[in-house]
Amino acid sequence: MNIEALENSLYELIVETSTNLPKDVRRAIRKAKAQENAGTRAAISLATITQNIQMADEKVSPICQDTGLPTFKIKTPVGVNQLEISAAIKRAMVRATNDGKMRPNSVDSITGENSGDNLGEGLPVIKYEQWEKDDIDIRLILKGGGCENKNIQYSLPCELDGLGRAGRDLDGIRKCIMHSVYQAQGQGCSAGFIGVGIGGDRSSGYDLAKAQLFRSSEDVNPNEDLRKLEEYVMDHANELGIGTMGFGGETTLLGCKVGVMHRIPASFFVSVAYNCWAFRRLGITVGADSGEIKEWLYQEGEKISFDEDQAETPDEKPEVIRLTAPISEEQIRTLKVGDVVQIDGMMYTGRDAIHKYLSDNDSPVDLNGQVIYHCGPVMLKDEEGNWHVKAAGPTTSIREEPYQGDIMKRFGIRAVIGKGGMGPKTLKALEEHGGVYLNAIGGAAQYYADCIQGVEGVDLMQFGVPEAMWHLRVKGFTAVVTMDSHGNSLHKDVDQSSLEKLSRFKEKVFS
Ligand SMILES: O=C(O)C[C@H](O)C(=O)O
Ligand code: SF4
Repeated sequence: MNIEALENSLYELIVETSTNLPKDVRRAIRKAKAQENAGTRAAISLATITQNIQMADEKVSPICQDTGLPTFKIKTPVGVNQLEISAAIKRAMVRATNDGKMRPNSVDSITGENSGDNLGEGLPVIKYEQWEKDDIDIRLILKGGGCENKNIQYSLPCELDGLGRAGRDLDGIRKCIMHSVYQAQGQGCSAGFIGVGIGGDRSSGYDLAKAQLFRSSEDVNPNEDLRKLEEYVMDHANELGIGTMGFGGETTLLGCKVGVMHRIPASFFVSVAYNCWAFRRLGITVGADSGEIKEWLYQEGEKISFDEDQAETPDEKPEVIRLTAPISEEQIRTLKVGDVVQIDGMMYTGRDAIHKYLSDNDSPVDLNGQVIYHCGPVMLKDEEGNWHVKAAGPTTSIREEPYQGDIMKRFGIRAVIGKGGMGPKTLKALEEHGGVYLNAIGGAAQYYADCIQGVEGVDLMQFGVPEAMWHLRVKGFTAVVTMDSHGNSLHKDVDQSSLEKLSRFKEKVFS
């Protein structure tokens, strides 16, 4: 086999997967966008998403800064050396990381040290099968952390919020799937795609669920029961009203694929793999001798370019409130849920490691009146040693719930930007201290990178690139107030209303 050609093919697969959303996914997003009424929060968010998809494609830059846990599924003809393929994957991965197409995303689970090149114990995940064909089939999924955290596994029978008893039958499975969409809310960057695995044990069930994400989102399930189930979920999940980013809206789910396997008598698992709208999975067939790409997979049919969408957005833009840090308490208290703000000036990134650090240590910079951005960017250093932002969307904020309120009070922080919202502890602190939570559009990493005019410094680099505190100068960084200093939270409201809607699906549908 021509290993050099194979490495180049793999490099192309990685870069394309990270930067160019597959055609079936684009079509699903286009359809969702057409269903929202112009001017609503959902429509504006979807316009940002489609603009971001277009920007990533044009700049060949990551669609989302979280380039995920890379998982390769490979089928080889009998006799092909799989060790050579794995070694080529690793070399291609290091190259893609050095080129800023992948964020260094592999972290030692015990020490927290980032390997810097996306390699590490067990990573990337590479799974092989043999087949009778002559070519090699290589598929890659880059599944980010926020949506991975919203995966859920049910052990039947069980009791579900809003739906009551889910029994060991098709109707119980239906209830689990509906519940899985509800429990994800906007935190996995809805609207999402779900893969469902029925049966197996805890690990093979999840594997089966994830395998469904490798199906085309437009295929039809050959199993009649599962086809009906998929259609039912697609027809009804959107009635939950969770909408894009959990802001409320018409589209909550973009795809549902269900697979089944046998189980043992005592176990009955329903496993659900949730994937964000930034559904990055592609595939290639490669000549077993040439190592060259023969065909791209998931690329049938029309490729939707979101070019024209960029032109549409200006009219839809609502009135915005401009903010420049340092922000006063008085200014913050005038903001209310639903306001759209645009930030100019400085913001500081801080995610898991920084929040833990700040809860026990002093801040390296004065954060009084400042804005914290829950973000782990993709950064590249040029030859002069200057840093450039390659991708910089928000991360899921709820992980900082134990720390956020205390840190805001202690350092005088007035605003935090993230996605998916925060809980009661933070809401209370916002009210007491005078702070706001601003929701940015998850996954819109190019759109936000474009607002960043410069990197003015960095602290705590020992935590690795995604976890360091980056000092970013921004212009026109847009976000929506979803939690204010008067005790209001859009996230709490959408959670409550979607739970009520979920309970409408309590009655038996499948017998
Ligand atoms: O790690 C990140 O940058 C984001 C993560 O994928 C998330 O959704 O929270
Ligand atoms: S930030 Fe959102 S879009 Fe990006 S990987 Fe996480 S869940 Fe997906």
